[in-house]
Amino acid sequence: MTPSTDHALARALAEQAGRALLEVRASAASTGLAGKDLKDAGDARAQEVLAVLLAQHRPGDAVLSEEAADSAARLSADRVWIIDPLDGTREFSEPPRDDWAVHVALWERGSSDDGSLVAGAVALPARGVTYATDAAPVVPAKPEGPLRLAVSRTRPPSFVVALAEALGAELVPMGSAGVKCASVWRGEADAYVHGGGQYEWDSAAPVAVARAAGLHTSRLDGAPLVYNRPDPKLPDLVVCRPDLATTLLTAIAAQLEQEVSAP
Ligand SMILES: Nc1ncnc2c1ncn2[C@@H]1O[C@H](COP(=O)(O)O)[C@@H](OP(=O)(O)O)[C@H]1O
Ligand SMILES: [Mg+2]
Repeated sequence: MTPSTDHALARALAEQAGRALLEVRASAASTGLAGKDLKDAGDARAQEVLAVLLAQHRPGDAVLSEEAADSAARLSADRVWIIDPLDGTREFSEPPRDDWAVHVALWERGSSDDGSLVAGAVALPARGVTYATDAAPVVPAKPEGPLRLAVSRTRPPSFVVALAEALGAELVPMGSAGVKCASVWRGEADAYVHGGGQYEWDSAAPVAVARAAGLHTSRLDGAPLVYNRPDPKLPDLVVCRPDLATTLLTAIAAQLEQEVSAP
């Protein structure tokens, strides 16, 4: 059965790739597949599932995937699926870690703008949950206590320790951009701050869901996140509670300023 909307299709695709990834992990446990081989097996299997389903359900749409050759055709296409078949590949290869995700987003060209993300889904298969733009998450109220900043556990931005100090915040390291965005809409962190490198597929689906949930999303300097650019590098982002955005962006600007002026 074909899902009736792009939102529902994004959700179904992310869930199906997630099930395939759980199977890869389960069979790895019995075959001894580990490390880079397990990462490669996961990337390849999830890419295969998503490619087959997109070709079946949306044959006219273009695709930008971390795991497939890029094509200039997407730059003139009206609709482009931006997918990360396995985000948090490192954590996927470290069972029983559960901080990895499947990202499926749809970018659509507007009649008068640069285009925007119009649907998205983030599956967290090892946690048995999928978030999508068809049922935007409801962000709980911030609990008492210091701000919590979700950051990469392996490649946090250079300035985050100083940023946390300046804000009196705690750092919450975890894998996967999708999982970190989910930690914000689940109320487990107040912001996700990243800098130093990333690609459109790392953030497109999480940003689509975060926006649907009413969260602030931008580059570190507050500029908008723009997708389906010729160069898919999109090296930094901030996702946070909307009432925190001005404070956080001001504090980040101060840190970046210090980095620039440091000898
Ligand atoms: N400095 C950097 N350069 C390039 N990609 C980066 C990066 N830091 C994080 N990423 C990518 O962003 C995703 C989330 O990273 P992290 O878990 O460290 O927060 C990962 O995607 P993949 O797992 O799809 O490769 C990772 O490769
Ligand atoms: Mg990724």
